[in-house]
Amino acid sequence: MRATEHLQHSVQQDWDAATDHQFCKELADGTLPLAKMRWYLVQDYKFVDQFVRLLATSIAHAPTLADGVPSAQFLGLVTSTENTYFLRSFKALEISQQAQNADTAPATADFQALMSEAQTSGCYAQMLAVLVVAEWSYLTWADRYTNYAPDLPFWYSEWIDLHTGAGFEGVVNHLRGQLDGIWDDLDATQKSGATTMFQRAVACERAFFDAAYGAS
Ligand SMILES: Cc1ncc(CN)c(N)n1
Repeated sequence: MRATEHLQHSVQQDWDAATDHQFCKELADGTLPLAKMRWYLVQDYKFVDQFVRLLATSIAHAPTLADGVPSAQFLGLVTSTENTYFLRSFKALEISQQAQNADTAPATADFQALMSEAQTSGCYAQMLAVLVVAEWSYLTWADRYTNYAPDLPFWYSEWIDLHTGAGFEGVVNHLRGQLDGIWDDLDATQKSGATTMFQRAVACERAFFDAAYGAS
């Protein structure tokens, strides 16, 4: 069994809760209340800020240029197409600058702290563990909803598009392949550190959707 599959099975309950969340169901069928989506967009943009730093640091730790290039290309996508998705959604949903500057919610702060810990660990495996969870869990939920209605507003439909398709599957396969590929050469302490990061990241994903769905 692949190391990443084994890691996922070790937190199956949290994984299932995070990847089959009511928030995503309602996002995909267009019934998600806008207040919840506004909360999500504002808080997720704060997530993305720290995510970009983590991804960039992981590229600096990739063993070879070939190992880093797919993540570098993904970094380009997050800081262009995904970034403008947020900006267009803020505008379309009339989320003022003041609303965008809302306090960081506890679920967001916890996730930011985890990403910062992975980023500054100096350990490529720990960085990958968090990145794998962030992207693989999103591919898993978004893949359920690719047949959304044609009139679904773009702030819902494009969020699904950004996390599905061959390009995004390639990102997830690359990140998983990086972690699977180095796993056997990690010592017990490194494996334990990466395992803890993976498990905490899945708990953060679940808590983030819970917080977004609880927003009003
Ligand atoms: C909380 C969270 N996790 C993952 C993703 C996918 N990049 C995201 N945008 N936000």
